Amino acid sequence: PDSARARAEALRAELLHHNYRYYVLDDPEIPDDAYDRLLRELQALEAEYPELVGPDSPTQRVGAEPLAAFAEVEHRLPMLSLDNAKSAEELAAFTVRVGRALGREAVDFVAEPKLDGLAINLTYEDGVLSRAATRGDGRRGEDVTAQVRTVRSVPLRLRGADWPRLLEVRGEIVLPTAGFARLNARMRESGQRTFANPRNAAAGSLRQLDPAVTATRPLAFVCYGFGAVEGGPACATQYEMLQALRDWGLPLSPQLERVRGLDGCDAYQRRIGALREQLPYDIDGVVFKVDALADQQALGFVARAPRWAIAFKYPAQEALTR
Ligand SMILES: Cc1ccc2cc(C(N)=O)cc(O)c2n1
Repeated sequence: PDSARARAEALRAELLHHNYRYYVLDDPEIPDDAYDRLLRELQALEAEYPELVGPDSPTQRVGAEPLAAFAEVEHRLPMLSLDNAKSAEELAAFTVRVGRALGREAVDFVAEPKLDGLAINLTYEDGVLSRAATRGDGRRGEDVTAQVRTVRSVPLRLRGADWPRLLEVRGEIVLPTAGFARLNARMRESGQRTFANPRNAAAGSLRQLDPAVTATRPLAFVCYGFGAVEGGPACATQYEMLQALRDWGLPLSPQLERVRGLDGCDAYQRRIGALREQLPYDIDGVVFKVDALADQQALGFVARAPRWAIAFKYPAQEALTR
């Protein structure tokens, strides 16, 4: 029945938009009960016409039966690790090394907080989320697609229209501090072991074989980069690519910035260091990446850590403050 198909398609598009407004922009346009009414209408339609159910349907966030184990999958492009700088001197050495290798004075960097969660790799094919995997050893990780589909800030389908036909998105799944406290309270009440920190809680929530359990955890997703890209607009810089990911509906760090040279990096790490306690989730540093993609290519990698990126680490937070 074409009218049912058309109505289901319209409902899916509308629910996707409101999910984006609420979970990615944190700026809903309609009240929760209006959203729920739309979702229930789609659920009824899909119950009557099961052939209308698609992978991008918001009714399919909590998947079918849990599997007995996690499948292992290979990333199309390896997920990179980061070299660390543990002092202002080491950060200076990184920016000097990069400037010298590129034969330039002031190099532009993309800067962002380093979230302390679980790195994942999302694959979007023709704009639809087809797979999610943990980082694993960088080449192969665990297939956690069913679990990641329950994370509302992960879009099931990309917005806009000029996205690549194949896109790997890398980002961090985190458990925000407020949600972490509520989860541990719930665990205590039900006599279960509490989590030592939000990072363990995020990992434990994702590596749950039953997605219905993952769905009860207040996980968030912030993307920081990309892997394999086939098609889509040509970008010359990391910053442009990240803006394209934002346009396609992926959540980015609100503190993402472009900074210039050592002074820019140093001022940024001081500013975020002062903000650290106010951020809604744990961070263990800030990341600086050379902005121009041609410069990244020229600099290359050592082992699997790029020469064009550095993580500046803060001292571990006082465990007692938690
Ligand atoms: C290349 C790379 C590897 C790991 C990363 C990890 C984070 C992070 N944990 O926020 C941010 C990044 O920009 C990263 N970038």
